[in-house]
Amino acid sequence: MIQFNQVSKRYPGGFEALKHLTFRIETGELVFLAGHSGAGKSTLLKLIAGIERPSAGAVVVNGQNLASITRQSLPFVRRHIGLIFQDHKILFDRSVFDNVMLPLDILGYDRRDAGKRVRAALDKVGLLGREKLNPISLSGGEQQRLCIARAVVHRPAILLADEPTGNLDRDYAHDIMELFKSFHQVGVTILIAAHDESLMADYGRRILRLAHGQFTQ
Ligand SMILES: Nc1ncnc2c1ncn2[C@@H]1O[C@H](COP(=O)(O)OP(=O)(O)OP(=O)(O)O)[C@@H](O)[C@H]1O
Repeated sequence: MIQFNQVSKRYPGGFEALKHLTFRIETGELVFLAGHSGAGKSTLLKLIAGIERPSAGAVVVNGQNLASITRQSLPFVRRHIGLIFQDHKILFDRSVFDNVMLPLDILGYDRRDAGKRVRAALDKVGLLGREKLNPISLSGGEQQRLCIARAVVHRPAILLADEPTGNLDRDYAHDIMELFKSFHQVGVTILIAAHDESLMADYGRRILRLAHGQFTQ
């Protein structure tokens, strides 16, 4: 469960990116987050992931108020979260396989068990045959699949995706959405941020709409 109670975020320099947001996402829900460029979508996702802290209000993720937990406890919260960033953050100095292995290395998984998980995640996104390649040789859509594999390899309970279909054509975007649906079907809580609402309309899910840091209808 994700709950925001009167959450505001003011960045150093004074800009208020989010203003008094209150909402709740139930465990296992798939929800969209819409809004213009600069509306505050990425900021909201970063608050859930504990990458940014709220300036006011409570951000509660799986029963823990992130505003009050210690820096040392944050890794335990992040263990349950998978993140797909807008700018991919792919490492081009290593293979597709090693990119997906990275979160498991950080979390201290046993290497053999981790290898099985990496292959399972790559299989899920249709990239198993490409595990030895450098990601530079993947298409944009395949790179996005790589990011999804890396985000789900540790089987998080919550998946946060920032513009996951941003640069993809419509057919490919639908394929990516089908992947998210398959994670949703096995109980993962999913929040997908995008500025383009046309794709969201096809999925009949709840849409949270942000404009200038506040919810609109
Ligand atoms: N680290 C930061 N320091 C100062 N201002 C920031 C910072 N990060 C974001 N902002 C500002 O906060 C506002 C919201 O940014 P955010 O990235 O959350 O919006 P967004 O809806 O995700 O937009 P986009 O779709 O373009 O990524 C913007 O005006 C942005 O310039």
